[in-house]
This record gives sequence, C-alpha cells and structure tokens, in this order.
Amino acid sequence: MSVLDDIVAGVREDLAVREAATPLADLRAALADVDPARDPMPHLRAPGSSVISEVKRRSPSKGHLADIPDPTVLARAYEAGGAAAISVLTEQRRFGGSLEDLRAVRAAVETPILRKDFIVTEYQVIEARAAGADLVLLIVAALDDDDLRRLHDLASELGMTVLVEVHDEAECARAVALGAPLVGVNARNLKTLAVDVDTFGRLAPLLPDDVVKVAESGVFTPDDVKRHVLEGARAVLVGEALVKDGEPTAAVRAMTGVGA
Ligand SMILES: O=P(O)(O)OC[C@@H](O)[C@@H](O)c1c[nH]c2ccccc12
Repeated sequence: MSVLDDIVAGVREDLAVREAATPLADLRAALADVDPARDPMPHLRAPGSSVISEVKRRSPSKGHLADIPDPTVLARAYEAGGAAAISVLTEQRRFGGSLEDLRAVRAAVETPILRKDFIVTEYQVIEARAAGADLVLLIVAALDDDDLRRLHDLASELGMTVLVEVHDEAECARAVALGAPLVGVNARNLKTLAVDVDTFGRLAPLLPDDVVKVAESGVFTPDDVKRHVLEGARAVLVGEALVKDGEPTAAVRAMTGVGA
C-alpha cells in the first residue's frame, strides 16, 4: 500500500466515527448559520508572490515540527505578515491537526482558511464548510475523475475555492480537464515522501496561463520563492519553514510580494 493509500485508510476510519456522531443532514442544516466563504483569488492574483501559510504540527516525512499549543496565535502572526490564506491541517493521525484547530483559526482572523486534509467524500467537503473553511484541498492522486469532479462541484456550490493538487504530468492533465482555476504542484513525492524542488518548474508549463499556480512543499527562503515565481508561481504554500521560524510574521512578509 502506498503512503497515500495508508493515510486515506486512516482518514476514512476517523471519518466513520464523526459520521456516526453527526449525520450528514445535521451538518447540512448547520451550513445555514455559517459565515459565507471568503474569496482568496483577488489576493492570489495580485502582483508579486502570495503566501499560503500552514499550521502544521508534524508530518509523516519529518515527524515532529512544532507544538503549536494555540493555533490562533500562529494564525494571527501569519495574518500580520500578509498571508493570502492560512492552511490548517485537519488530519489527526499523521499531522496532529483537527477541525477544532480550523474553527478556532477561522474565528481569529479575516484571512481565508484552507482545510488541508485528505478529502475523499462529500461529507468531508460539507464538514469543511460547516467548520468555516473557505478553501478545500483536493488531491488528484487520491481521487478518480468522477469523484474529483463531484467534490469540486460540491465545494464550488458551497462557495468555496478548490486548491487542486498535482504531483506529475498525468495529474496536471486531469486538473486541466477539470478546468481548475487554482492548482498546487506538490514537490513531495507521495510514494517516497522525498521533495524534488525541480517539480514545479517541470509541471508549471503544462498548466494554462490563467491558472493560478501554487508551489507546495520544500519552500524555505525568499530565494526559493523567487525561483518559483520565475517558473510561473503566483503563490507558495509553506509549512515547516514557518512553524519552525521564531518570527513567523517577518518570515511571511519576506516571502510576500517577491517579483512584484
Ligand atoms: O512543510 P512544507 O515542506 O513547507 O510543505 C507544506 C505543504 O506543501 C505540505 O504540508 C503539503 C502539501 N500537500 C499536502 C497534502 C497533505 C498534507 C500536507 C501537504
């Protein structure tokens, strides 16, 4: 079983527990009371690099990264640095996240919030919106074309923006066929978990000009951002470098507006 399959299997087990506790009909009813989704696209399309700053405690590849006892403190620091969006990992087993983190962060800032998880069912999309998420991640490698389309359309109907994640040429073609306006190229190979920083530059030319392209994983410095901007990135998604930086506001600011 690949690492991704393994993670998704755990996600499905945890999901079954939540589904038993909160029926889909209750979640749908809760949508009526939720703040409308915030649109990250104007900020992402603005000149110069944008940063999607991630709240990430640990990962399968790196293990422990940061304790983050109060994610709202980190989120406010990201917002002060000018983050275009804040990504909150909600996967529990491997990344130490939760929907509770997402709810707390959403209430603490005005910045659009991305639910970063392994979304494979409609329940998770509705759950994301009910928790306040403004964006959801859909990982092409984890979905067949029908599910990708269905989940993409559902998220859009709920007013959310979808970040479609690709890792290779074939997945790029699937994202293009979907018509996704926001595509993230993850430099981390989901089979080996190794980061290849050349991935973005290799895949970006396969995506249409008007697609907002996000370079994900392995971005540590403003120079890394500059390189990806020259390769066609509008934004970078950064986790490790920011959660380990003692001055996250300054770190986000230094990665913002590169190439403007
Ligand atoms: O910590 P990094 O190397 O800056 O990476 C952030 C982000 O790209 C990474 O967390 C990520 C990209 N796609 C994902 C999908 C699921 C979980 C995590 C991810």
